[in-house]
Amino acid sequence: MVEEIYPHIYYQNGILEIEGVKAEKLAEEFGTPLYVYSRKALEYWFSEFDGAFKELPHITCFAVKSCSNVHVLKVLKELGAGADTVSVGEIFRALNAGIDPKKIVFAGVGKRPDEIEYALEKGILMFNVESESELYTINRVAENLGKVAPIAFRVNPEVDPKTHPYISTGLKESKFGVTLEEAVDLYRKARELKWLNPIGIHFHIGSQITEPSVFKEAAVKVANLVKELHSLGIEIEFFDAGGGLGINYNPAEPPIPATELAKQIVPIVKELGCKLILEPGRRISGNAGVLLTRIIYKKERENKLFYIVDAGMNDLARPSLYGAYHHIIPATLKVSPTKTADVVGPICETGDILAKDRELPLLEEGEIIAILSAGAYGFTMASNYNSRPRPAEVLVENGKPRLIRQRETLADLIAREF
Ligand SMILES: Cc1ncc(COP(=O)(O)O)c(C=O)c1O
Ligand SMILES: N[C@@H](CCCC[NH3+])C(=O)O
Repeated sequence: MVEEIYPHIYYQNGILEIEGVKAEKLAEEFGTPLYVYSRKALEYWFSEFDGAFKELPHITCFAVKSCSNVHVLKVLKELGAGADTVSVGEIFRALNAGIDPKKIVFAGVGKRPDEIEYALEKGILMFNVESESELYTINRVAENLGKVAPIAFRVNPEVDPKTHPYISTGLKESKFGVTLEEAVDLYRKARELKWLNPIGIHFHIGSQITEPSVFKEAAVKVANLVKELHSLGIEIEFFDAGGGLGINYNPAEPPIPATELAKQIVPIVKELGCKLILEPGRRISGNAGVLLTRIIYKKERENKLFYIVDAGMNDLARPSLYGAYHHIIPATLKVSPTKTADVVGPICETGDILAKDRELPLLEEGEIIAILSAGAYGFTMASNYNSRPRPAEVLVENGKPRLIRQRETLADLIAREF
């Protein structure tokens, strides 16, 4: 009997499998903590998203920050993805995966001149410019290279994305982008600069958005600006609508279909006659990955049960950083009473909590559990805090697991301390 948790992640007769491979077997073979991704799940989520926009010329630029392993990027590249990047490191990864530079966009509030130079030399599609100072820096670097830089401004449409404050980016008080009021003047200035070519417009209002109407609210404001720019003879070819579509962190709740997002944006962009760029991260990789961890100890106190596992906040930062919910399930399903427990890591921080006051089946020391929805902002936010080597990453392809990043070793920890 198969019980689906997320596409390609399911129980088969009570045993958790990821695309045909048992979670227990993966933990045994590669050790824990272990990040595991399913190729078919990546394909599923990419197609679900990309397919929703098929009526418009568009590029789905995967947000590399959400899951940057080069083998994951290669899978997405094969499906036609471009890349949304925020550093020279991410551009390097995307190029390494074979992604066409003409499908790479480069955002970020603090692009250094050397990063701008690298991106220009590689011939990326466009720079999403976040300030006037940056505009002049790009112009200067472009002049030195003798190569015109294609740019878009990241505008801040001041729409509340109704998500966690730490991942809201489109409000006036946030550091990102330029205001709608500043934008026209900035586009005029960009047009006058010899080494810049303003070809696009960009916005991104936040992440893990579950209210699709906010995308429309933002898109309408930005489209009005595009119309004004067109009337001034500034031709905007690319309308970059950012990322942000949320996922269902609780598998019992259905995800918002990507078509709901498309409904909000497509008619607006169609009317403008622009090409659409999208920058989904979490939506593609989030539910295509899990973090497997082993229960090291059980600790029971009066009215309190702790499962101490071998993954900590250094391996998965989201719960302690944002108080984020990640569903947790055992690798082997059993009929047992449930009990409220905290799942905690081994880090010397009170906040090293993966799940708080969670109703879980009674689990035993040595058991493997899966922390779900860990494919986005999981490994990419992992650190070596407490001198813990970072986990390995495995990609399962049609029943075959492939190690795509070796577990770090103790030697790796001090390798650069010479
Ligand atoms: C500019 C930009 N684009 C795309 C993304 C990807 O967002 P998400 O993973 O929510 O789709 C982010 C992160 O929030 C971002 O800052
Ligand atoms: N790191 C955040 C998302 C940040 C998006 C970056 N703009 C998360 O884990 O939810």
